[in-house]
Amino acid sequence: MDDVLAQKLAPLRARIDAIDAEVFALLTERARTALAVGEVKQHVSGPVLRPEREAQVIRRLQDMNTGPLPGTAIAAIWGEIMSACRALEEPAKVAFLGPQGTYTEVAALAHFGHAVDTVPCINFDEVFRAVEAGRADFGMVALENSNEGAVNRVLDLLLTTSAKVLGERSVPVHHCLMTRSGTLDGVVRVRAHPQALAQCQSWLSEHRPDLIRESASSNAEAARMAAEDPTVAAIASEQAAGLWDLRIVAPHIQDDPHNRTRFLAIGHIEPAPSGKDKTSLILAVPNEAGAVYEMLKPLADNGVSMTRFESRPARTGQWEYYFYVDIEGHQQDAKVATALAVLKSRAAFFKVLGSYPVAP
Ligand SMILES: O=C(O)C(=O)C[C@]1(C(=O)O)C=C[C@@H](O)C=C1
Repeated sequence: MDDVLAQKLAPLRARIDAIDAEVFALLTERARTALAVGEVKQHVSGPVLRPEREAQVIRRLQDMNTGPLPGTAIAAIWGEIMSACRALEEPAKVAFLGPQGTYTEVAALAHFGHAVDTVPCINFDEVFRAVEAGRADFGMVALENSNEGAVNRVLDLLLTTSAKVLGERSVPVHHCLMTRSGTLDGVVRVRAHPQALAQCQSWLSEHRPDLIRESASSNAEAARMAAEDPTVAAIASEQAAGLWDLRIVAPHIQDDPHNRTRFLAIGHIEPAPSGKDKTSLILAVPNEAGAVYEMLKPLADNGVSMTRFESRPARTGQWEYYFYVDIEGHQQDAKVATALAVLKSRAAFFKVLGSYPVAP
């Protein structure tokens, strides 16, 4: 490094070292305070994780923020700080669709932070079972993709689960094509989760229509298979390539560059109102003319906005549907509570999946 540069860098780095020492002292003090909160909580009933409080901590700092750090960086940094503090109070286990390297794992760690024990599961059924049976405290499941729509199996599992929705997380999905060698020489098949194959179909049809497309239980599982077999390419995340020592043949091959997946965090806790919440419901109405309109009327009557509406056949063979509805607000908010009471009295089926903070 030339001398002039070194002379300019040295005082700036000394300043960063001094700031880090202050940040470190404050973080240590924060961790001790969180431990004190944990002790208080041991004497009152209730969970250690408080999603509403964590959302409020991040929103307050984002409101104070005038740059240069972007709001997403504030959320990521304080998400990890609170994860580490939470783990001091009580370690938590989080179930997700494994193996390591899936986008569900990415979403789980983004949501709960890295100071958790992870429980990789073979499919989403297992994630729900792990939470229901208490083998995991929380679970992360994929709900919908911006291109492919709902993950139907998860919609079905939500219908019967005893677990509650306690949070949401939207993650950008960048699919990469990968092999052992970093080329497609000798490769005859491409494996991925069916959703990923669908999200990359234009690229595959244009560049390598000859590859046999085969579905895998997850993209990370496809990466594991590609690591074992040089005739197999996988579509998976960059993280999966790193984990299985694969080379990327082509990055970002998804048809839509803005491809995102929304995940739900599940568990047995019910967040209190945070000031900016969402409530997820499942409803069904009798199979009659105007029934859906009548079902939704109490929301409009009470000024409650709907942010998502999805239908799923009830599989009775009679063209009846379950409706998956997200509304703005917490079920304890007065107008939401009034609307839900009317909805409940009119619906043939009514289930509140949970109220939770809108993703920071
Ligand atoms: O405020 C609390 O209840 C805490 O336990 C502290 C804390 C934090 O680190 O700020 C940690 C865990 C909770 O989920 C919420 C916040």
